[in-house]
Order: sequence, then structure tokens, then C-alpha cells
Amino acid sequence: GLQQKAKRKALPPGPKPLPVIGNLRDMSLTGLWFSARKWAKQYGELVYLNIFGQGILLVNTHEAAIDLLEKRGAIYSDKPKMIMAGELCGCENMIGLTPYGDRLRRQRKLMLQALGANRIESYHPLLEIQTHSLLKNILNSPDETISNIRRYTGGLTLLIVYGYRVVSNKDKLLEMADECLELLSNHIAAAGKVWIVDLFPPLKHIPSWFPGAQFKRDAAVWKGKMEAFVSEPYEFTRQQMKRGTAVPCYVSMLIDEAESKDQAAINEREFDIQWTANSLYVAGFDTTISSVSHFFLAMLQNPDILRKAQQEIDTVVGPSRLPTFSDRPNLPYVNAVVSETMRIACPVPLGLPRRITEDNVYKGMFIPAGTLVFGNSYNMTRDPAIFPNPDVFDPSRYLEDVDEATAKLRDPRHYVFGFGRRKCPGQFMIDASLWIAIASMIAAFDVTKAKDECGREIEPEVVYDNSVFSTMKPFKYDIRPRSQQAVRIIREARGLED
Ligand code: HEM
Repeated sequence: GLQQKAKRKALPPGPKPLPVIGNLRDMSLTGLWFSARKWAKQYGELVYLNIFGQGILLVNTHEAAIDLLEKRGAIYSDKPKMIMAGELCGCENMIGLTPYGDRLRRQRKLMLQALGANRIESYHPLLEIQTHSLLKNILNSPDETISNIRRYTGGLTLLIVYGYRVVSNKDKLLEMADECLELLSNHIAAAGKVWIVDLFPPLKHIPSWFPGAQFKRDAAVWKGKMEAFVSEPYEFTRQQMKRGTAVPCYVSMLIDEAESKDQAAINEREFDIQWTANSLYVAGFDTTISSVSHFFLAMLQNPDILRKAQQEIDTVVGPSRLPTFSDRPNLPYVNAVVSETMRIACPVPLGLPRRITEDNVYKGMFIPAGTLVFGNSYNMTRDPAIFPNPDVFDPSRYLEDVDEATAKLRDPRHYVFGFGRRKCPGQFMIDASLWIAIASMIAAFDVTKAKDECGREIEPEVVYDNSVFSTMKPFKYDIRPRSQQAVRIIREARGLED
């Protein structure tokens, strides 16, 4: 009866909304995951908010994420229709914003075909070469570590996806990508930011010169930049292929494999290659930067952990060469440092938004169709039942002798890559690229706090600067080769320029 219906309509709990604007004031443009963790503690596994009536659901536990985002994937895998980001800025075809359906399944198949667990080994040589270049760049310009890391990350993707070699921090494609990524995650599709046009779609028809239509003028400029970001690197690979000078990469491999003669199918294939390639860049960049920055931060703050990892490398790899992928099984402590880095960094703390396509009920709580759904990975990686003292960077937590089920539960890879049908397709690639980068930096460098003119240590200042990814403003530290021997093996290693 009526009572039953009222009960069914009970939304999940959450901070009290105000009339009309809802929880607008509870939202923040950066670091929303800190509030989300507090709400999870206060209200439990599901938290519901609204902004101007648009429902937002935070899924705070692993159990609920599996139950909803994975097991009920048929209705939890769609994406919000974003008029500003999608239609007006031309980002609607980025994979992370693509609606669930045939096109997405086709595109995910392409990405997994190229980056699936069984394909990663074929990238090992490229990953080692790119890592050697990173070490050389750090050695040559230790004060530019952040731009070195950006160049490593952007360069790695440009190499693997487009076969394009970046050999300077001021590379044109790298700078173009930088600008677009900043626009994308802090302006166009910033989490916690609502575009008025997304709330009142008819506004998209107002003319650009109209007072208040600044968003339309911005969108027009941004759209042009985004289009160039998608097409220019792709054209580069096409040109190289025509000249016969292309390096084997994601794009050239997929173009080669296309066999259809039917024009519609050729166009569809080209569209899929262009947009998946661009999305690999977009999704892989800030996530890698966040991981590597958190690694540096952890090493500064925990010199004992760095020393212990270095000792393991000295024993297993020895001082006369850099680590390679074949050393990985023999370096349990270094592996634990990499896992702990992924957990602490949690590079996409609230995942990417989903949109539920039908009304749904979970444990008596009502979740209306159209609600935006976020998997709160940040809260899951700080669950004290699984990770005691969750805010402490402690690799030894992975080295305890526990049964297989517990070991699995303690692997941060279960939480940080999202869930179900939209789970990160780059997870195997990043698992390899992050490992080789971290192992090599541990082997070659000491990382310590920077000192001021009076020789006092400078505490790193941690300021999160992004609304979707846990990237930080650059902080100061000191990085130098461990020894003359380390300098020699870095110089001798084969890099991108050799
Ligand atoms: C530590 C690094 C990374 C983390 C933590 C991470 C995490 C995530 C998360 C949480 C999502 C959303 C999943 C969901 O909706 O459930 C995602 C999506 C995605 N990731 Fe990653 N990612 C990382 C690196 C990468 C890399 C290196 C690539 C590319 C080579 C990549 C490509 C993608 C793509 C294309 C999507 C969109 C998938 C879709 O919407 O269907 N990611 N990632």
C-alpha cells in the first residue's frame, strides 16, 4: 500500500540539501573525495546528494560497488549526457563519456585487444627504453623533475599509441596535449562543477553574443582545440605509414588490420581508432602523473622505506645494471612499494561518473533513474578493516603471510581501476609502466627533502589541484644519483634518443 511505496522511495542518506540548489554548497571543485570519505563514515555504504535536483550517488564500499556497478552493470554502465562537455566542446566521443551500447563495446574490444593482460609483454622493451630516457633526463636536469615526469608519461603514450617520439620538454604535441588535458579536467568536465546549460538544456540555443553566453564562446574555442588534439597525432601516424617510416604502435597496428572494403565500415573503423587512441592519452596522463608524484612524496617522507627497497635491488639486481621486467618476481619489497603507491595515490579517487538508466532499489534504498553514480575508490582504499592505519604509507602490509582470499582483498588494484563494464582498460599497461619506472628510480636515485639556504629541510607542500584526478601542485624535493656507478649505468642504458 501507500506505506510500502513511501518506504520504497526512501533515498539513501546524505548531507541535508537546501531548497532548489540542493547540496551545491557541499560540493568542492578540488579534493571532493575528502568530503566523500567523511560522508561515508557518517552515513554508510551509499550516500545521496543532489545539485539543482540532479541526483548524485556515492558508492562507498567494495561490496556495494560489486553489487551495483558490476552485477547490475546492465543499468549502471551508462554515462551522463553532458551538453557542455559533450555537445558544445566536442568531447562526446571520448570513451569515458561514451554512452553504454554497441559502439562502446566495439571500442573497448579494440583497446583490450591492444592492451589486454596477454599483450603487455610485447611493450616491455619500449617501456624499458622510455624509462631509461626518464632516468637520463632526471640526471641531466634534476630541477625539472615534474616536466621530466610529464614528458615521460606523455611521451610514453605518444610512443605506444601513435609511434611518435618526444625528444624535448617543449615538444609541440606534448604541449598541445597538456593544454587540452588542463582544459578538460579543470574546466570542461570538472567534477563538482555544473554547467548551467546542463541543468537547463534549452540554453544551448541562445546565441553566442547574448549576455551570459560566455560558456558558448568558451566552448567554441575549446572545441577547436579538442578536435586538433584528436586529429593531429593521428594524421602524424598516417603520414608516417604512407612514407613507410611508421614505428609499430596502437594506431598503425589497427589501421593495418582493417580489411574491409566497405566505405561505411572503413569510416567507422577510423572513427574508433582516432577516439580510442585519444582517450588512451587522456585517461593515462594524469593518472600516471598522480602515481609517480605520490611515489616521490612517500619516499621523501619515509627514507627507511626507500633504503630498504634499494637494499633489495642491490641484493637481487646488483649494482652494475638497471632492473628489467625479468627481475619483478624476485623483488617482493619493491613490488609492495608499487602496490602501496597505487593505494595511497588512488589516482581517480571517485572514479568516472556513471548514469543509472532505470529506477533501482538496494537494501531498501531507492535510487532513481538518471542519478549520477560514483564508485568511491578513495574510501575503499582507506577501509581500516582491510588496510589498518590506512593513512600510513606502509608496504609491509602486503608482505604478511595471509590466505589467498585476504591477499586478494588487500590488492589495491581491486579498487583503484573502477568496476564492471567500464573498468579501466589501461590497468595492465599502467601496472607494467609504473613498476619499471619506480623500480628503476629506486635503483638509481636518492630522493630527499630539499634544503633552504640555511640548510633546513623544506617540508613538501601537498596541494591537490584537480577535480577528477589526485594530481598535486609541484612540490620541492631533491633527487640525485646514488653513486658514480649509478651515473655510469644510466648513461650506458639505451634510451629513446639512442
Ligand atoms: C594508475 C593509473 C590508472 C588508474 C587508477 C585508472 C583508473 C580508472 C578508473 C577508475 C576508470 C573509470 C572506471 C569505471 O567507470 O569504473 C578508468 C577508465 C578508463 N581508463 Fe584508466 N586508470 C589508470 C590508467 C590508465 C591508463 C594508463 C590508460 C590508457 C593506457 C587508461 C585508460 C582508461 C580508459 C580509456 C577509460 C575509460 C573506460 C570506459 O569508460 O569504458 N587508464 N580508469
